[in-house]
Amino acid sequence: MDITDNTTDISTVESLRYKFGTIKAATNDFSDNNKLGEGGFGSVYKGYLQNGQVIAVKRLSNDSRQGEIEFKNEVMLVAKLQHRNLVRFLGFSLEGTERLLIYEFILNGSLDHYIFDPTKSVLLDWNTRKRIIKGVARGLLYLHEDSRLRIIHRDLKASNVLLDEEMNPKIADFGMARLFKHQETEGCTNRIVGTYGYMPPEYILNGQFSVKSDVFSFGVLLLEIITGQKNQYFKIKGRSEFLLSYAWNSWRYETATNMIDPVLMVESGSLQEIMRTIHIGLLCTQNDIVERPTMASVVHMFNIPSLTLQIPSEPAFFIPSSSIETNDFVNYYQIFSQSSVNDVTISTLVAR
Ligand SMILES: Nc1ncnc2c1ncn2[C@@H]1O[C@H](COP(=O)(O)OP(=O)(O)OP(=O)(O)O)[C@@H](O)[C@H]1O
Repeated sequence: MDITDNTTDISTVESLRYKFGTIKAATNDFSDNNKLGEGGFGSVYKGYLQNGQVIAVKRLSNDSRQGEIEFKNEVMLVAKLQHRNLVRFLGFSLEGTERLLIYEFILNGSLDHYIFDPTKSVLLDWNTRKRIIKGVARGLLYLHEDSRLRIIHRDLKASNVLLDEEMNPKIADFGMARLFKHQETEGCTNRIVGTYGYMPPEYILNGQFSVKSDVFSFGVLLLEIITGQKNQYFKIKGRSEFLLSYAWNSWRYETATNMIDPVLMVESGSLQEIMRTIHIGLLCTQNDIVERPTMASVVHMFNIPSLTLQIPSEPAFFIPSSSIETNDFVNYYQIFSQSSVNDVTISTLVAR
């Protein structure tokens, strides 16, 4: 579907247009002091509008491989989506080669800055992490089923979950989302967009994506939030492990309590919730797409703690310990050690 055909949408989008000069002034000419960070498509700046509103501006780099259509997709999609667990899109600027996306400023930045940081992770106790997990699940469910459009995020990860002043989560970065009408839930692409470690095998190998790709990424995120470990090769007790293999082995051998981030200092009552969350994470990361639950089921599982959960089957990328340090392991390691790809062709990936 070519969304630019819709004239109503175009006028909606035009009403969100900001002058480049306004944003330039708001960000102090994109000064380094205002820079919040840098992603795959360019830098993000904090800005202050004249009406006092604080904004975050994504300035797409000139050499960004994101084309005009992708830029417009982001504008169109984000403008239509409103949910308390999504970052609010305020507008855009498109002048010459300059492309800017303007969002509400989210005070506490991204989740990865907390869960993977030994000092800051203590700020997220179990109740806060639980609230973040449930909020992300609701935001994703909205994208998949509740909004008028069916959106597959395709790049859900800890750095795309922002935290507001009360540590409520807001999903960011819809630039790579694809627009689907209801019923058209699956697609195939020859371009990979996303971040290794969060992408399911069917997407990496065949370019096949669906709402279940986001479910996979959500499962990885759950396990990261509980362990405080990134889904990549890491050393634990002198052994090389990947998060999914580690989680699966721990689950099978009933040692899953060992994988809980020590800073969570499990209080009585919460251990059961944490174990259930690991269980849900394993269901979401199953190799078999059909076996992975929908986000509606996941939200249901969180809302009804008495609901019996299915036994998970082996996760994708499960690496038996015999493969560790062998060629298989090296190949997986090469894939996972790339943090963000944003836009590579499958042929590039296979060639690696
Ligand atoms: N609306 C916002 N409010 C506050 N901080 C933000 C906002 N949007 C982005 N940031 C910050 O800017 C930084 C860069 O964001 P960006 O989305 O470009 O990068 P990323 O998610 O790390 O990478 P990628 O492009 O691969 O998604 C992040 O660290 C994030 O904390």
